Amino acid sequence: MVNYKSLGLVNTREMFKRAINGGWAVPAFNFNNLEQLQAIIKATSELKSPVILQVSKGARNYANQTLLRYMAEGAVEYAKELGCNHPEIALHLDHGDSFELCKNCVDMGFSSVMIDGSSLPYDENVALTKQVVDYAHQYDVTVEGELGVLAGVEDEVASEVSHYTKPEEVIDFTTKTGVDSLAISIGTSHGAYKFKPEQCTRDPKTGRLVPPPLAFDVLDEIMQKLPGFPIVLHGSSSVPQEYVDMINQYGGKLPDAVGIPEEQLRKAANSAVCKINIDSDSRLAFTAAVRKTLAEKPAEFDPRKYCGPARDLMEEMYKHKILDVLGSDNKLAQLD
Ligand SMILES: O=C(CO)COP(=O)(O)O
Ligand SMILES: O=C[C@H](O)COP(=O)(O)O
Ligand SMILES: [Zn+2]
Ligand SMILES: [Zn+2]
Repeated sequence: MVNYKSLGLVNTREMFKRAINGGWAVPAFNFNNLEQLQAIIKATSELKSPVILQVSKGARNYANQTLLRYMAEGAVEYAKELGCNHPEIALHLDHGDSFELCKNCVDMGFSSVMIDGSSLPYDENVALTKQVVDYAHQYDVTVEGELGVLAGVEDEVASEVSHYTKPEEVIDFTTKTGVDSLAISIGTSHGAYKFKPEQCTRDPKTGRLVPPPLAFDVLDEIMQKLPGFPIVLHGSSSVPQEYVDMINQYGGKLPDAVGIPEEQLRKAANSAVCKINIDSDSRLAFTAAVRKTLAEKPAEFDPRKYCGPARDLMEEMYKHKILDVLGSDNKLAQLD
């Protein structure tokens, strides 16, 4: 048993309190490899932002959860080397799907876990989430639960329909389970194709798809029921068109990829939404830079020569999110 506190990591409780009171949101960035982690830590350290490093099921399969945990421990030291003396880095299990997995992550040094029982019948979601909370809280590990189902690819299960979170369930769910934060469904979804073309209109000037707005009325109702309670938004990549264009220009094929407009994410960050999950935008930046470099330098075969530019573009993207969307810059408890 390793407690995250001995690794220099923090749980999400204090950062969420400050984020809600201050009207900003903590970035929750997924990582699967060294370059993503380097870019995340450079961006958050230089801008003095707290950060949640997320490890998904796919990341565990690809990179091994133990290795990712050690990388997160190393990230605390790397942040200090970069001049950030008091980094606030949480290591979070994204979309945990069983008690055993959550327990395993708590036991190996994660500071926060998500138990995603959103696809279960309500009572089973309550029971499973409570079981995880009861275990995790013994070690001061924070727990995120989920109510409502996101459309699109959720946990590798393709679901056609999106079920918005029912505001009438949130008081009962948070009271019975004791969760520290609640992921909700108000129209976001995972991946680079968040909306079908028939759900969108088309901008006559640019020809780009314009997605339907998020259900802010549902968010408002949830906030009225749970004043000051930390709310989480999954599926919050904005799918920057410059990256989609770059990918398409250099041999890729991502027609009509569309995400959540950043002004809507800004509005959410200003409310009780205090954790915003971004993964796909990092994948897009990485792929765009790799495609461009390899197309321009076909003789290049040193991975550092194309992963380096990919890392730089991801860092630029993370900084933009922190500065212009989430407002989490200069929000560490101790800035020196
Ligand atoms: O919600 C996410 C991770 O849990 C990531 O969402 P995106 O696919 O929009 O980046
Ligand atoms: O929840 C979705 C995340 O983007 C992680 O996806 P993944 O399991 O493919 O790593
Ligand atoms: Zn889910
Ligand atoms: Zn998610």
